[in-house]
Amino acid sequence: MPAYKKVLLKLSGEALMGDDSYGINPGTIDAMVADVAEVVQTGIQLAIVIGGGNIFRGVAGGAAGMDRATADYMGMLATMMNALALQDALRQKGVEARVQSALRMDQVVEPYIRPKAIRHMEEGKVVIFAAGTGNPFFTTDTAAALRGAEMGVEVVLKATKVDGIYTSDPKKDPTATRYDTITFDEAIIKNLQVMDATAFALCRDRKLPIKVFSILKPGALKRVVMGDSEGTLVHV
Ligand SMILES: Nc1ncnc2c1ncn2[C@@H]1O[C@H](COP(=O)(O)OP(=O)(O)OP(=O)(O)O)[C@@H](O)[C@H]1O
Ligand SMILES: O=c1ccn([C@@H]2O[C@H](COP(=O)(O)O)[C@@H](O)[C@H]2O)c(=O)[nH]1
Repeated sequence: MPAYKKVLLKLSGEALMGDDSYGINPGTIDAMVADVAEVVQTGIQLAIVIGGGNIFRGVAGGAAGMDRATADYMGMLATMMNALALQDALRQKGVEARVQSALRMDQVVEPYIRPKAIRHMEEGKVVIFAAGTGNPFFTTDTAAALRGAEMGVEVVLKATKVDGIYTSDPKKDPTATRYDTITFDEAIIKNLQVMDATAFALCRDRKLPIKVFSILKPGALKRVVMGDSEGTLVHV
């Protein structure tokens, strides 16, 4: 029996690259989608917010001299490409999926309509939220917190490239140690960069827990959904 009935999965865009330096690695997206299909089969309601870091991040465009808001809209469009790839890969595995976008792209996908998204989830379809919040200066982590709160999920599952939250970035600091659990206040005060403070603050206010775990670790998503020990839990 799954530990949850309804969850929001934030899938790292950057993880979609696999070992490549850019874009979507076919083997990687296939493995991720197999994990998602496995948990959908448990009967859980699942929605996904997909990141865009494998294609474009606004902050990088800003640093290169672009207008930051324009660069952020490019970042949001990057999440749309990932969303379409994800929908296609899910359908090939026999999982019904619908993309809803926070930016209008009516010829391609549905616009974000909250009651419709809730209905899709009740019908067992995976809803993929594209284009983040639809606003520049935000991230897809914040979109995950926002859509998670709107959908009334029990937990936000942040699937990323590291297996939890560490005392500092484990990719840069080999002495960093992993938390099993941490409070929102501690994560914000310690400025732990695994998620942005806006996402932490929104989840804290809504009392919506976050589980951070590695999407690159085989079976980790299923273990999280089944309530087994995996990753780091962020709680009030
Ligand atoms: N204290 C920390 N604990 C764990 N990871 C950390 C920490 N500080 C920084 N990180 C880094 O944060 C990264 C995850 O956040 P990031 O938003 O960059 O990626 P993502 O959400 O996985 O990708 P995307 O933005 O493309 O969806 C990890 O890969 C890790 O290197
Ligand atoms: O609400 C949002 C969400 C995202 N963006 C822009 O998209 C890129 C990619 O998203 P990641 O969360 O980094 O994967 C992000 O860097 C922003 O530039 C946004 O503007 N608003």
